[in-house]
Amino acid sequence: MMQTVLQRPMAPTLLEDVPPSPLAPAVKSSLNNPPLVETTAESAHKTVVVVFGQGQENIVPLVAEVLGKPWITTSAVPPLAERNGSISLAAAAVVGVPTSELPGILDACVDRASWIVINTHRVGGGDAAPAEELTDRCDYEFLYPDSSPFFRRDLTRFLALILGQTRAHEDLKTKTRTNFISTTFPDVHAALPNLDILSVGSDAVEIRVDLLVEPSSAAAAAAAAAAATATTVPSLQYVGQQLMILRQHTELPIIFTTRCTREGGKFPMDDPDLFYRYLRRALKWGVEYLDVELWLPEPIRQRLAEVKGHTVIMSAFHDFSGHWKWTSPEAPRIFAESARYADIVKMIAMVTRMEENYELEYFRSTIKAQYRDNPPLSAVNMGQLGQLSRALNTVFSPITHPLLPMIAAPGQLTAAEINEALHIMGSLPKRELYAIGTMRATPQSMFMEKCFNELSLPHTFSPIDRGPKGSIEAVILQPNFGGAYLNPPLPSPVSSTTTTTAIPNVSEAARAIGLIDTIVVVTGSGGPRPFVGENATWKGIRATLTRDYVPSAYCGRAAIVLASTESDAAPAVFALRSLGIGPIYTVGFKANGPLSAGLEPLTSIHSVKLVDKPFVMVSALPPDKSLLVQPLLRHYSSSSINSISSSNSRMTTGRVYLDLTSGTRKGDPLGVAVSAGWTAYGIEEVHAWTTVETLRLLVGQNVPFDFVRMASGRVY
Ligand SMILES: O=C1C[C@@](O)(C(=O)O)C[C@@H](O)[C@@H]1O
Repeated sequence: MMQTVLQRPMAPTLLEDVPPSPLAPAVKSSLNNPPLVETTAESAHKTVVVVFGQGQENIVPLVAEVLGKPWITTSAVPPLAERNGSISLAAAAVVGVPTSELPGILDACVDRASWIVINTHRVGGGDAAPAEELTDRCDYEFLYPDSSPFFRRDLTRFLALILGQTRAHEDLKTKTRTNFISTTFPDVHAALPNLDILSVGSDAVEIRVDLLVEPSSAAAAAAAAAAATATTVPSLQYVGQQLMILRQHTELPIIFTTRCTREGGKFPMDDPDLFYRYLRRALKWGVEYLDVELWLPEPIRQRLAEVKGHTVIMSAFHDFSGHWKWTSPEAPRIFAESARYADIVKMIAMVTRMEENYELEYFRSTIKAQYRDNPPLSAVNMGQLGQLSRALNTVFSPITHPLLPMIAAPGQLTAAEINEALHIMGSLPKRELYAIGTMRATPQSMFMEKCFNELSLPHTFSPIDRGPKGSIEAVILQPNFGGAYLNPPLPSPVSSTTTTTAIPNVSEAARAIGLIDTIVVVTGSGGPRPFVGENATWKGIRATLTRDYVPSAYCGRAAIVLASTESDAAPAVFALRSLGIGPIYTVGFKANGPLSAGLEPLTSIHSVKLVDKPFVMVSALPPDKSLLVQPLLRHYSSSSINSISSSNSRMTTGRVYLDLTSGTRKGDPLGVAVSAGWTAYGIEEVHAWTTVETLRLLVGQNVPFDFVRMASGRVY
């Protein structure tokens, strides 16, 4: 049967968009309500309803492809049926609905919680702005340009976020320090040429919506500024487009901020509903972080918390008066009130005395003791005398950069200045880091040094050859040893009870993969050898695989991995398993390590023929054998795959090829893959993502992928 009613009780994270009532009752403190984290499996079962405008139906198969799901449009095959008076959708997981049909479908829908309705809209090329009433009835809005090479990745990131499949904040929570760059551009286009360098050392990018100036209203804004009277607010349409452009040019999570006039921004305060409109829309745009000011009426803050989906809410309190005190009874009250609807509490005060930094530190310690970082406090002082607190704060410290048109608040520091201050205070001691191995170590160490310079880190980085047995021990036992990456990697101990003498602790991933490619020195852990053996490569592989497909697209689908040895294949196998891949077929090696269970060797042409439509193929073959993957890539070319299922829904044909071969290859597997319709990635992409992860592990700093690609020049 073609139609099925999808009825599943879902977590009520997505609610009808009704304006908040001033009489809405207060919810229990968020301290008692742990945030709902949807599992990949749960979100994978939702029906994604893609609403499209006239002539824009091509977005439907693209969404389906990114999700790895079958699709259908209501105009192509009517998938709607009356069943006991209710609407049901086709079994396809992605259903395209023209804008004109949406109101009727929503009115008759009985199981709204099992749908995610996205109003998609192409921007530019003369298309009109999306109708606001329509977006109000949808859970999300996705804006995309009529042509851009970055659009697919933005769509993937958007879908992964709204389905709860990206864990940017979960990762950031584990970092010892996090920074975000407060951009102050009137138009984000001006930021694009320098965005890579601007965001070195940042874990997130803040878009100050109140500082955006819409070109059409630039003259009005200038007049208003000159008259120092009214302020102009950029239209939702302009803000949406600015966000779209920014998101397409950075992989970093976005913080969406509408700062009010009293707290150092430009959003007028006479109408709190204006804030609600912009903040609510930002949730629909799938921003990772939303800045919600504490002065906003409680029903607004409460409502935003109720409908936040997978966005993290950062409350904001600023006092510019210079009279507010961290020692006042009001300070803990403000924290408690903020914590009710926020995942991170931000408190910021203008100060004029150095002592106020010590008072803030005392306040921070009392809050930490009482709330145990749930929610965490991000607190700094403004003004020159508050700069010490900007170095001492560890949770989402706002930073600036010399390439920005202005600072976002008085006393802001750059990431480099914060690191210098920490070094002088003794909190960031100099470390001697190494690249140990036989790789082209010199350009790699030049790149690392470039990063250290950019961030004013006091560390040194030296390449050394791996000599005779035991030489690694000799290096890592030096008193100033501060960490290393290893290429080729070191075999890791096979069970949790066995250890190497020099590296007593090994991460679960490194143990399962059987390879240590990074040695991390755990600061503050005490003890004689605070080293942990890590594996960064599998993370680089996973990051590459999830650029154009959401994690759940891999769930349960078949993969083929080719390699000459088990250890060449292991990081890819581990990464694929982390994505819930289905059967993994192997070619060219026999597995007997910790990852071998469930791997199925393909030993003959006949057995290859039995494998049904692999979604992903990985070749980790050595260069002289790289050619061997080509027949398989051709055999499973797009055209060989049937795209119409029995229920009339269509399955997309996209599949992923990852080439992990380093060095001069035989043949052109990547070229063959591309011409056979595979989405193909080479080792360079994996290397760049692995470097991002290595820098995080070794020095705790985030250096964005695009900077690594750009600054590492000929390394990759
Ligand atoms: O909340 C903050 C902190 C800030 O005000 C600062 O003091 O650096 C800068 C703002 O852009 C940001 O939203």
